[in-house]
Amino acid sequence: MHVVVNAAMSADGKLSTHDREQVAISGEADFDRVDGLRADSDAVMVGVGTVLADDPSLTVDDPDRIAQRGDRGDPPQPARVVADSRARTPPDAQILDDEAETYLVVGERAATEKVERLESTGATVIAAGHDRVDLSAGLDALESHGIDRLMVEGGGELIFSLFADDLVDELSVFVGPMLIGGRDAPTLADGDGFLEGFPVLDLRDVEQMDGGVLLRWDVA
Ligand SMILES: NC(=O)C1=CN([C@@H]2O[C@H](COP(=O)(O)OP(=O)(O)OC[C@H]3O[C@@H](n4cnc5c(N)ncnc54)[C@H](OP(=O)(O)O)[C@@H]3O)[C@@H](O)[C@H]2O)C=CC1
Ligand SMILES: Nc1nc(O)c(N)c(N[C@@H]2O[C@H](COP(=O)(O)O)[C@@H](O)[C@H]2O)n1
Repeated sequence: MHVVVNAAMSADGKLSTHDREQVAISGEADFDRVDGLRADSDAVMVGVGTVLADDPSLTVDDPDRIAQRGDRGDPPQPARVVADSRARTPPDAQILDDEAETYLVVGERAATEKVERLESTGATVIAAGHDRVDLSAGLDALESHGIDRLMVEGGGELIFSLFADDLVDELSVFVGPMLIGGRDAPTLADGDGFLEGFPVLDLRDVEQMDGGVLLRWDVA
């Protein structure tokens, strides 16, 4: 499986405010690029923290891109994936609507009644790991469902874990022309942080857009 992480951060490295309020860091051009990245993916993944904070849809907006997916024999929309150890995704979350297929990767200890409630929305629940989602096992299971190209949009906890488990192939970061601040505001890679074995990145491309800069890296 090929894993691409994409996110937008402020010039001071924050993904959102300290109270986890969503911020439009990208401008029109970058949001359009993100729409294209989604359209080129089999699935778009976030952590449950992002679902609870943003209630995203993670769908492709551009009708031409949706049509092109159909021409390729792909479903109109990429699937959505949530890493959600305790099945905390609200049953009325947008990510569970009928726009696209949704996979919830949960821990084996997730409460049965919560799992059944989420399955009743039509979502496919995959158990991987015990208390917390085992991302390597979860991605293997997704691959067996035909997901070969995975885009990950965040947030910082999930992105850190994917790097810690050596599961990321590419990273694109839009650095927007604003400061957000706040020592507790989410950053690109939160989690426990690395003390050694820091992931190394090879810079592939730099592009100015929306008054900021898009950085594209391959993971070495
Ligand atoms: N600017 C941008 O590009 C983006 C910004 N954001 C912002 O980020 C914030 C949310 O980020 P954050 O709070 O970090 O949440 P995440 O979306 O990273 O979700 C984190 C949660 O995912 C669950 N999870 C399950 N398995 C794992 C695992 N193996 N490793 C890590 N997490 C796992 C955990 O909850 P549990 O243990 O219960 O399963 C964890 O608390 C929001 O404010 C949002 O607006 C989000 C995406 C993009
Ligand atoms: N690329 C990008 N730029 C920003 O400025 C952002 N705030 C985000 N946030 C991510 O996009 C998701 C919302 O997507 P929907 O359009 O609602 O589907 C949000 O949940 C973050 O993952 N991304």
